[in-house]
Amino acid sequence: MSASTNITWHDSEVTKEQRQERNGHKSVVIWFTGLSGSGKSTISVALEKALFEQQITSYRLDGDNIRHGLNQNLGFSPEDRKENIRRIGEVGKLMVDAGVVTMTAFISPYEEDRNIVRNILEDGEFIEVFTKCSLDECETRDPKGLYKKARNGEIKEFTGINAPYEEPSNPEIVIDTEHESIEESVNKIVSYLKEKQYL
Ligand SMILES: Nc1ncnc2c1ncn2[C@@H]1O[C@H](COP(=O)(O)OS(=O)(=O)O)[C@@H](OP(=O)(O)O)[C@H]1O
Ligand SMILES: Nc1ncnc2c1ncn2[C@@H]1O[C@H](COP(=O)(O)OP(=O)(O)O)[C@@H](O)[C@H]1O
Repeated sequence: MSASTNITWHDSEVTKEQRQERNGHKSVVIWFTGLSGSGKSTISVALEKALFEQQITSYRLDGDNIRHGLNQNLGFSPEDRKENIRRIGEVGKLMVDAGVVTMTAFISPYEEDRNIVRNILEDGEFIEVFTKCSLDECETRDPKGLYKKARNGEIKEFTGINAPYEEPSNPEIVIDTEHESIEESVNKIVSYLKEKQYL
Protein backbone atom coordinates (compact mmCIF):
# COMPACT_ATOMS: atom_id res chain seq x y z
CA MET A 1 0.00 0.00 0.00
CA SER A 2 1.43 3.38 -0.95
CA ALA A 3 1.74 6.15 1.65
CA SER A 4 -0.88 8.18 -0.22
CA THR A 5 -3.62 5.53 -0.07
CA ASN A 6 -6.76 6.81 1.70
CA ILE A 7 -5.47 10.38 1.73
CA THR A 8 -7.45 13.13 0.02
CA TRP A 9 -6.17 16.57 -0.97
CA HIS A 10 -8.11 19.40 0.69
CA ASP A 11 -8.03 22.74 -1.10
CA SER A 12 -7.74 26.11 0.66
CA GLU A 13 -10.09 28.98 -0.01
CA VAL A 14 -7.14 31.35 -0.20
CA THR A 15 -4.94 30.94 -3.25
CA LYS A 16 -1.24 31.41 -3.78
CA GLU A 17 -2.06 34.19 -6.24
CA GLN A 18 -4.12 36.04 -3.60
CA ARG A 19 -1.27 35.79 -1.12
CA GLN A 20 1.17 37.07 -3.73
CA GLU A 21 -1.13 39.94 -4.56
CA ARG A 22 -1.43 40.94 -0.91
CA ASN A 23 2.37 40.77 -0.50
CA GLY A 24 2.90 42.79 -3.65
CA HIS A 25 5.43 40.35 -5.12
CA LYS A 26 5.67 36.83 -6.49
CA SER A 27 6.86 33.88 -4.45
CA VAL A 28 9.74 31.73 -5.62
CA VAL A 29 12.52 29.41 -4.48
CA ILE A 30 15.99 30.86 -4.92
CA TRP A 31 18.07 27.70 -4.82
CA PHE A 32 21.77 28.20 -4.03
CA THR A 33 24.00 25.27 -4.90
CA GLY A 34 27.76 24.99 -4.58
CA LEU A 35 30.66 23.52 -2.67
CA SER A 36 31.04 23.88 1.08
CA GLY A 37 32.65 27.29 1.63
CA SER A 38 31.58 28.62 -1.77
CA GLY A 39 29.42 31.29 -0.09
CA LYS A 40 25.86 29.94 -0.15
CA SER A 41 25.19 30.93 3.47
CA THR A 42 27.01 34.26 3.25
CA ILE A 43 25.21 35.41 0.11
CA SER A 44 21.79 34.09 1.13
CA VAL A 45 22.06 35.85 4.51
CA ALA A 46 22.98 39.13 2.78
CA LEU A 47 20.20 38.66 0.22
CA GLU A 48 17.65 37.93 2.94
CA LYS A 49 18.63 41.16 4.68
CA ALA A 50 18.43 43.17 1.45
CA LEU A 51 14.97 41.76 0.64
CA PHE A 52 13.71 42.29 4.19
CA GLU A 53 14.76 45.93 3.99
CA GLN A 54 12.69 46.24 0.79
CA GLN A 55 9.58 44.93 2.63
CA ILE A 56 9.73 41.58 0.81
CA THR A 57 8.30 38.58 2.68
CA SER A 58 11.24 36.21 2.59
CA TYR A 59 12.76 33.31 4.48
CA ARG A 60 15.98 31.35 4.35
CA LEU A 61 16.49 27.60 4.73
CA ASP A 62 20.12 26.62 5.33
CA GLY A 63 21.70 23.15 5.21
CA ASP A 64 23.52 23.36 8.51
CA ASN A 65 20.42 24.69 10.30
CA ILE A 66 17.90 22.29 8.79
CA ARG A 67 20.16 19.35 9.61
CA HIS A 68 19.84 20.34 13.29
CA GLY A 69 16.06 19.86 13.18
CA LEU A 70 13.85 18.67 10.34
CA ASN A 71 16.60 16.58 8.75
CA GLN A 72 18.61 15.56 11.82
CA ASN A 73 18.16 11.89 10.95
CA LEU A 74 20.03 12.27 7.65
CA GLY A 75 23.73 11.86 6.91
CA PHE A 76 25.77 12.42 3.77
CA SER A 77 25.37 9.23 1.73
CA PRO A 78 23.95 9.86 -1.77
CA GLU A 79 20.58 8.44 -0.57
CA ASP A 80 20.46 10.72 2.48
CA ARG A 81 21.45 13.78 0.45
CA LYS A 82 18.69 12.92 -2.01
CA GLU A 83 16.14 12.72 0.82
CA ASN A 84 17.52 15.94 2.32
CA ILE A 85 16.97 17.77 -0.97
CA ARG A 86 13.59 16.15 -1.58
CA ARG A 87 12.30 17.34 1.79
CA ILE A 88 13.66 20.85 1.28
CA GLY A 89 12.05 20.92 -2.14
CA GLU A 90 8.71 20.06 -0.55
CA VAL A 91 9.20 22.70 2.16
CA GLY A 92 10.14 25.18 -0.58
CA LYS A 93 6.93 24.36 -2.43
CA LEU A 94 4.89 25.02 0.72
CA MET A 95 6.71 28.30 1.26
CA VAL A 96 5.99 29.36 -2.31
CA ASP A 97 2.34 28.49 -1.77
CA ALA A 98 2.47 30.66 1.36
CA GLY A 99 3.63 33.60 -0.80
CA VAL A 100 7.19 33.72 0.47
CA VAL A 101 10.43 34.44 -1.42
CA THR A 102 12.42 31.47 -0.15
CA MET A 103 16.19 31.11 -0.24
CA THR A 104 17.72 27.67 0.18
CA ALA A 105 21.42 27.10 0.85
CA PHE A 106 22.30 23.44 0.40
CA ILE A 107 25.28 21.91 -1.37
CA SER A 108 22.76 19.81 -3.34
CA PRO A 109 25.56 18.12 -5.29
CA TYR A 110 23.46 16.00 -7.64
CA GLU A 111 21.88 17.57 -10.71
CA GLU A 112 19.15 14.93 -10.76
CA ASP A 113 18.07 15.81 -7.21
CA ARG A 114 18.00 19.54 -7.98
CA ASN A 115 15.95 18.84 -11.11
CA ILE A 116 13.42 16.88 -9.07
CA VAL A 117 12.86 20.05 -7.03
CA ARG A 118 12.66 22.16 -10.19
CA ASN A 119 10.01 19.80 -11.52
CA ILE A 120 7.76 19.81 -8.44
CA LEU A 121 7.53 23.61 -8.72
CA GLU A 122 5.63 25.56 -11.37
CA ASP A 123 7.52 27.12 -14.29
CA GLY A 124 9.54 30.11 -13.09
CA GLU A 125 9.25 29.21 -9.41
CA PHE A 126 12.75 27.72 -9.19
CA ILE A 127 15.74 29.98 -9.64
CA GLU A 128 18.96 28.00 -9.52
CA VAL A 129 21.91 30.07 -8.34
CA PHE A 130 25.22 28.37 -8.98
CA THR A 131 27.52 29.66 -6.26
CA LYS A 132 30.71 29.22 -8.19
CA CYS A 133 34.04 28.97 -6.42
CA SER A 134 37.01 26.73 -7.13
CA LEU A 135 37.75 23.86 -4.79
CA ASP A 136 41.19 25.42 -4.13
CA GLU A 137 39.62 28.67 -2.95
CA CYS A 138 36.97 26.88 -0.85
CA GLU A 139 39.71 24.84 0.74
CA THR A 140 41.78 27.95 1.45
CA ARG A 141 38.73 29.64 3.05
CA ASP A 142 37.80 26.49 4.99
CA PRO A 143 35.51 28.54 7.30
CA LYS A 144 34.60 25.55 9.48
CA GLY A 145 37.85 23.57 9.23
CA LEU A 146 35.99 20.76 7.48
CA TYR A 147 38.29 20.47 4.45
CA LYS A 148 41.23 19.98 6.80
CA LYS A 149 39.33 17.22 8.58
CA ALA A 150 38.31 15.64 5.28
CA ARG A 151 41.93 15.66 4.05
CA ASN A 152 42.97 14.02 7.33
CA GLY A 153 40.42 11.29 6.73
CA GLU A 154 38.22 12.41 9.64
CA ILE A 155 35.19 13.02 7.40
CA LYS A 156 34.13 10.44 4.88
CA GLU A 157 32.20 11.39 1.73
CA PHE A 158 33.09 15.09 1.94
CA THR A 159 31.88 16.96 -1.15
CA GLY A 160 34.73 17.93 -3.46
CA ILE A 161 37.25 15.68 -1.67
CA ASN A 162 35.80 12.20 -1.67
CA ALA A 163 32.24 12.79 -2.82
CA PRO A 164 31.13 14.39 -6.10
CA TYR A 165 29.77 17.83 -6.90
CA GLU A 166 27.91 18.13 -10.21
CA GLU A 167 27.88 21.69 -11.51
CA PRO A 168 24.51 22.92 -12.79
CA SER A 169 24.33 22.69 -16.58
CA ASN A 170 21.82 25.52 -17.03
CA PRO A 171 21.47 27.68 -13.91
CA GLU A 172 19.38 30.85 -14.04
CA ILE A 173 22.14 32.77 -12.25
CA VAL A 174 25.86 32.24 -11.69
CA ILE A 175 27.59 34.14 -8.92
CA ASP A 176 31.36 33.93 -8.91
CA THR A 177 32.27 34.46 -5.28
CA GLU A 178 35.97 34.10 -6.02
CA HIS A 179 35.96 37.23 -8.15
CA GLU A 180 32.85 39.19 -7.11
CA SER A 181 32.17 40.96 -3.83
CA ILE A 182 29.26 39.88 -1.63
CA GLU A 183 27.48 43.08 -2.63
CA GLU A 184 27.97 42.40 -6.35
CA SER A 185 26.52 38.89 -6.02
CA VAL A 186 23.52 40.13 -4.03
CA ASN A 187 22.89 42.94 -6.54
CA LYS A 188 23.06 40.46 -9.41
CA ILE A 189 20.29 38.37 -7.85
CA VAL A 190 18.12 41.36 -6.90
CA SER A 191 18.47 42.72 -10.46
CA TYR A 192 17.39 39.36 -11.88
CA LEU A 193 14.33 39.32 -9.59
CA LYS A 194 13.36 42.82 -10.68
CA GLU A 195 14.05 42.24 -14.38
CA LYS A 196 11.89 39.09 -14.40
CA GLN A 197 9.20 40.89 -12.40
CA TYR A 198 9.27 38.70 -9.33
CA LEU A 199 9.49 41.91 -7.27
N1 LIG B 1 30.46 14.85 4.25
C1 LIG B 1 30.06 16.11 4.14
N2 LIG B 1 29.96 16.67 2.91
C2 LIG B 1 29.54 17.95 2.78
N3 LIG B 1 29.19 18.75 3.83
C3 LIG B 1 29.29 18.24 5.08
C4 LIG B 1 29.72 16.90 5.28
N4 LIG B 1 29.71 16.67 6.62
C5 LIG B 1 29.30 17.78 7.22
N5 LIG B 1 29.02 18.74 6.31
C6 LIG B 1 28.45 20.05 6.66
O1 LIG B 1 27.09 19.97 6.24
C7 LIG B 1 26.76 21.02 5.36
C8 LIG B 1 26.14 20.51 4.07
O2 LIG B 1 24.84 20.11 4.28
P1 LIG B 1 23.80 20.13 3.08
O3 LIG B 1 22.51 19.74 3.66
O4 LIG B 1 23.89 21.42 2.39
O5 LIG B 1 24.40 18.98 2.13
S1 LIG B 1 23.70 18.25 0.90
O6 LIG B 1 22.97 19.25 0.12
O7 LIG B 1 22.77 17.25 1.43
O8 LIG B 1 24.80 17.62 0.15
C9 LIG B 1 28.06 21.70 5.01
O9 LIG B 1 27.71 23.07 5.11
P2 LIG B 1 28.19 24.19 4.07
O10 LIG B 1 29.64 24.36 4.39
O11 LIG B 1 27.38 25.37 4.47
O12 LIG B 1 27.94 23.78 2.67
C10 LIG B 1 29.04 21.25 6.05
O13 LIG B 1 29.14 22.21 7.07
N1 LIG C 1 32.76 37.26 -2.37
C1 LIG C 1 32.42 36.40 -1.41
N2 LIG C 1 31.17 35.87 -1.38
C2 LIG C 1 30.84 34.99 -0.40
N3 LIG C 1 31.67 34.56 0.59
C3 LIG C 1 32.90 35.07 0.60
C4 LIG C 1 33.34 35.99 -0.38
N4 LIG C 1 34.63 36.30 -0.14
C5 LIG C 1 34.99 35.62 0.97
N5 LIG C 1 33.95 34.87 1.43
C6 LIG C 1 34.02 34.02 2.63
O1 LIG C 1 33.86 32.66 2.22
C7 LIG C 1 33.21 31.91 3.25
C8 LIG C 1 31.97 31.26 2.65
O2 LIG C 1 31.40 30.45 3.64
P1 LIG C 1 29.86 30.08 3.68
O3 LIG C 1 29.05 31.27 3.34
O4 LIG C 1 29.61 29.40 4.99
O5 LIG C 1 29.78 29.05 2.47
P2 LIG C 1 28.78 27.82 2.26
O6 LIG C 1 27.47 28.19 2.91
O7 LIG C 1 28.69 27.67 0.78
O8 LIG C 1 29.45 26.66 2.94
C9 LIG C 1 32.86 32.90 4.36
O9 LIG C 1 33.85 32.82 5.36
C10 LIG C 1 32.89 34.25 3.63
O10 LIG C 1 33.21 35.31 4.50
